[in-house]
Amino acid sequence: MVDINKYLEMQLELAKKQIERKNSQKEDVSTKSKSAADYISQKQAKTLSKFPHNQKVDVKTTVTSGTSTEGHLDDTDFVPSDEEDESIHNFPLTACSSRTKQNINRIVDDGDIKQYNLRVEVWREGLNTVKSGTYEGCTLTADIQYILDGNKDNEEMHELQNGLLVPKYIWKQLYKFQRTGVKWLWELHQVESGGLLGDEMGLGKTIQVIAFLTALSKTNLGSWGGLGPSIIITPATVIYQWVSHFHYWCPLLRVAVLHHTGSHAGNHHKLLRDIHSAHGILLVTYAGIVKYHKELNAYSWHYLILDEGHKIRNPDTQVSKIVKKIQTPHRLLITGSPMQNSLQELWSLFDFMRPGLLGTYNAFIEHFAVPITQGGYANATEIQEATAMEIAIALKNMITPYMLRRTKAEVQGHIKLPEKNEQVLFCSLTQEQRDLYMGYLMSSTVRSILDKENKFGNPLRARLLVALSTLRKICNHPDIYLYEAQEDEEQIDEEIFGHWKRSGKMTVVNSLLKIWKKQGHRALIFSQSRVMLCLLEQYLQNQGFKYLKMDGTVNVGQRQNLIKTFNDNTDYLVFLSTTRVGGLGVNLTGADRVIIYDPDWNPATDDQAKERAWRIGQSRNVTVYRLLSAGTIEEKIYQRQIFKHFLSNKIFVDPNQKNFLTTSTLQGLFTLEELNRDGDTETASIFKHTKIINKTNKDDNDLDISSKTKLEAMKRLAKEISKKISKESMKGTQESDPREEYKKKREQLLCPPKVEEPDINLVDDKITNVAFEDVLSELDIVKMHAKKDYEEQLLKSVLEDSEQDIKEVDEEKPTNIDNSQLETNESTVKDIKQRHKKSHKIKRKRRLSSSIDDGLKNLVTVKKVKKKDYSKNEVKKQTNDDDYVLNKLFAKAAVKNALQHDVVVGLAEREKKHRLKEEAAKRARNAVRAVKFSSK
Ligand SMILES: Nc1ncnc2c1ncn2[C@@H]1O[C@H](COP(=O)(O)OP(=O)(O)OP(=O)(O)O)[C@@H](O)[C@H]1O
Repeated sequence: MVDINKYLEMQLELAKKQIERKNSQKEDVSTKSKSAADYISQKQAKTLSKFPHNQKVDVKTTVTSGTSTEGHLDDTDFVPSDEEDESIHNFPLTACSSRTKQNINRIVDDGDIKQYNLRVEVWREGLNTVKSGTYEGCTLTADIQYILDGNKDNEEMHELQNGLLVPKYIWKQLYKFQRTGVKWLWELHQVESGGLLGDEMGLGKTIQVIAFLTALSKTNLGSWGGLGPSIIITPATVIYQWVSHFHYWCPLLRVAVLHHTGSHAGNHHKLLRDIHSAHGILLVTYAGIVKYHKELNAYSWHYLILDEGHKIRNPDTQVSKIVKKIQTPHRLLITGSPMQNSLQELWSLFDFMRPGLLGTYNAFIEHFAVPITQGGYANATEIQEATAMEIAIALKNMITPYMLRRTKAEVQGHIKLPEKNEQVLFCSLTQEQRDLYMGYLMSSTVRSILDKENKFGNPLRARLLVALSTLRKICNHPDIYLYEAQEDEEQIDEEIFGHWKRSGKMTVVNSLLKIWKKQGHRALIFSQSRVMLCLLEQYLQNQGFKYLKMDGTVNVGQRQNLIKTFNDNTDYLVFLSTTRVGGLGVNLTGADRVIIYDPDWNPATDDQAKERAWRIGQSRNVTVYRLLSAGTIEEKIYQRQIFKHFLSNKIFVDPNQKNFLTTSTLQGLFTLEELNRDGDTETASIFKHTKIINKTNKDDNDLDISSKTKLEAMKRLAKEISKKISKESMKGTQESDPREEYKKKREQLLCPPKVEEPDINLVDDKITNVAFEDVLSELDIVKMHAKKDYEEQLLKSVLEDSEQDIKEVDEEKPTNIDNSQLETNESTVKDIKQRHKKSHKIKRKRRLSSSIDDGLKNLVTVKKVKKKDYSKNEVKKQTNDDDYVLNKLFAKAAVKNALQHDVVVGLAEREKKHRLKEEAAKRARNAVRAVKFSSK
């Protein structure tokens, strides 16, 4: 018989101790945090106030040094890179100044005619020797490989309907779906229509386009007699990747790079003339097209192709306007992420390749974007939902003829990619990070944003973006933030500066890399920020891990070599890169593990990055970890990513798709709430219905159903008990209810004492390199475009919402204990006691959980973590690598929750359907065959 009274006493003691410990930790924020927040806020206010009304500001110089420059391009072009959000000038780490140097031959383009002639000569010689059977090693091209594979004639052609001749040495190499892609491009060509090749990342869009252009160059028809001079605009990082692909698949074609790293020796006028008359291909970066558009417009071009064409998703940017003016009858857009943030982007892409198809911008926003987005929220009315679905279907039908998109799941039968496992890890902040985060939430910058009387105008945008960017710095590492608060003459302790133990996410990275090294995996680590990359680099150096690093400071001509070195040389454990430089278009299949260190507002940026490893050419299973600091702005960013995913799936995949997120508010961005009362992070609790891989659930799977039910009942009971205990123990201790505390802080944020406002009159949504629109919810975005006074209304509703929130918190009352439940669960109480005993040691090592409820919850779950005692040899037998990693992370309490990303964004279900469909189709074919055979 279990002695309930004794048990309660024991719990009461435990809870009291916990409360005492919590109280000793909870003195609001530390003086260090307060003064850092004050100093940084003052600095930010000063910097913001320097800029006159309507001036565009470059983030690199604005946020850190305060000097103004002209607005910048969203491109990865010249050195230093202009795509990242911080300057690393003077950052006190040797790693920041080091560059990864490689002594590998650079890829040379055909800008210099002598180079071109030489290359062609070498190729011809190679081809002749291979044909004569005396091959002794030469530069391999696709046609030479074809002969080496036992074929006789590299001039053989495969003819498509209406006469397009595709060299057989290419045609045979293409997967079936890629052949369909070439045929589709040919159809568009014949009707002189533009199109969007939108296959998922890594499915060989480059090869399909090259195959088609090669075929045109071999087919003597049309006004250009085959392929005329053409322009391909690409991100800087992949420009030489295009060169090497062209040289491999179509050696005779002249392909030149219009960039200062190109071989044309500086005279771009001559280069344009030469390439135009040679009917060659001109590769230009997005920055280059802005720079040279006048010269380029002096000629007419056969094809204009935008690689990673989503770069023109904002119709108002200079680059979008410029590319739409270039004279050409054929426009192609290549991108694996056709829609990233909102529906207006789709309009901009179609405005380039099929002008007029989606009407005027305003009509599109009003009649398509608003209703589809509005009907997508979980709290939409039935009629809004139904309207959204019908309009989404109509839109899908309108764009389908001009857009070809295949997913990996759809073509898996052809390409046989290995498995991919993608998880979102919610990492704990360190105590120092939590303190700084809270301190900055109380700062004058944040208070001025949330101040009710503030006008929701453009100056607020700037402050908002700066504040969000500051919070993200704290999430990455405290020193990125604290360094800004440092006086110039202050000494920096290099021993502890940037130390991995001071950042929750770096602690997770440390665990991951150590395990992966033992397991023989190699990793890509992407971060938005160059400063963060420096800290990671310093960490890798200290640990003696071999790595390569690619950010915007690496010369464009060197990037391809760096990538090749990593892919070829397994000594390198890590490839470090900024998400925007290394995350787009490149092939990094040498790695089979990916860490996305910090989330981007734009989900496509992270998706692009992770696809560098999981693509054609990958032979090992790939695991991707997206790291998020639990309860912080990073979780909110992830939630917005999910909504954006949902929106694009609704158009491209399934108009019926349902969303789980409701409209969100600005207010919600400025909170810190690591675990809710169920011990879940906010996102984990929203997606509870999906598979959450946390310690509780994982181990639940091992239990039979009846013990699961008991466990659930037990948890409920434990919670009730803990509430009672906490109520009792709080008698006499003031100020210890965490919810009260939170409410107070929130009120303080909402109704702050009046602060002296600096005279800010800045209009800038580029101040942190984040478009203001990315920060708002999607409904906000479309409405903002539709309504003039929308921003002001938004602020109003935000403030009303938050007042409502406070009321709701007030109304929640703890429920009473049900005595009958206590009795029926006596046996499980015994269970808990035992678990508690065993878990005692481990619990001490863990961080204190944030509430008494959580503390009790741990009693239920800790033992189960211990149950999995991994000895080195058992690991391989018992669990696969990923399970092992995850259990380690949970055991160290570095990770609070983990979600399966594919399940959250609804992709897993889609994949399952495809697999089922494929299997069903196979069975049907077999059935037909069997019936036919039987009649014979
Ligand atoms: N038919 C093929 N035969 C051999 N290799 C292929 C084939 N198709 C694609 N690949 C390889 O697959 C990889 C991915 O191709 P590619 O870079 O063209 O993909 P993508 O769709 O353009 O990707 P992203 O959207 O990321 O730029 C490349 O290494 C490419 O060489």
